[in-house]
Amino acid sequence: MGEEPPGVEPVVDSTAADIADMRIRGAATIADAAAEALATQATRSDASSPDAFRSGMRAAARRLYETRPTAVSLPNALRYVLQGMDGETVSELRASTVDRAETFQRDLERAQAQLGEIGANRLRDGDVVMTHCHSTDALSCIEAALEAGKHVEAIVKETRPRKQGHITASQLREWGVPVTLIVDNAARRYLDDADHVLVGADSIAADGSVINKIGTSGLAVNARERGVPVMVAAQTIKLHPDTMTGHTVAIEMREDSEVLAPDERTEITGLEESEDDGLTVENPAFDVTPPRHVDAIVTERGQFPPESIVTLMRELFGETIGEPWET
Ligand SMILES: O=P(O)(O)OC[C@H]1O[C@H](OP(=O)(O)O)[C@H](O)[C@@H]1O
Repeated sequence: MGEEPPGVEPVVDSTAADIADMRIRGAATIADAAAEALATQATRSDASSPDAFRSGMRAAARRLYETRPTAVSLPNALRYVLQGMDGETVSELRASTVDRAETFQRDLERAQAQLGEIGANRLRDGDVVMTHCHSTDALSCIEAALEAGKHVEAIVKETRPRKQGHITASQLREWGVPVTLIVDNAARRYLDDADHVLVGADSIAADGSVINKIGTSGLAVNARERGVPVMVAAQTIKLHPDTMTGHTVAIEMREDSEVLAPDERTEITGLEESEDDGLTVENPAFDVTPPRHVDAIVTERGQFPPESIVTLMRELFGETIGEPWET
């Protein structure tokens, strides 16, 4: 854990560290944790003036923002909470901020449940769904289908390097869904047994591109070739407003040790870790799936063809916005 900036509560720093190290992960879960951390910052702040309170909140938002760059749910959450910070006194500011964070968390949960109902309508009784990584939005669609009495089976991709497919498999087994776990490279072979590819998203760009866990784009290309529809489950908090003005989404590059353990590295190169061994490991956490490979983006506001998502983005965000703390 680093030293927190002045005015920032230690819990904000520890939440930020947990997000950066992926002890807290998944775009919606990250947003929820960030809102919670801002609420705690507001509650515990010992600021003696409204200005000091506001500046502590902004510093906290910045600390949380600087953890992982790709999932836009994080800055969208921070912006939403800070925009609700209102009042003339510290206690008014505190109450309004906590209230706003709670509203955000409630809405997030509600949106996921609504999205699940909509996504479940695409799933028929007896369908087989292929998943990639672990997405609570995607799982919400399966949960709603199960609640509607449909039988659903799943082919779950392991999802290297961190194998979040195991979390998906565990959740599905808890719900009694028959699961076939496969390595990522087996996806094309098993697409012939699948009725849907169902994934989540970390960000959706204005042109309908889907930014999600590395491997999604290859899966979508193969699914298109095999005639399997690709469904993306993404609450509107995953819509990336900056992409309306031409900005691109930063793709997070993570530690190479997630791909190759130090002893494996030594085994390959015959050299100690500290030596210049000439071996480069690249570990991008996400990739971009173009809209032409996506059949539907399912949100709590309904399902959209990817090309029309920009209409919803304009409605929700307007045309331009600044950094989360520039509210
Ligand atoms: O918001 P929910 O649907 O839970 O997850 C959305 C996406 O967040 C995850 O990223 P990471 O594991 O944090 O790198 C995955 O890419 C997943 O598809």
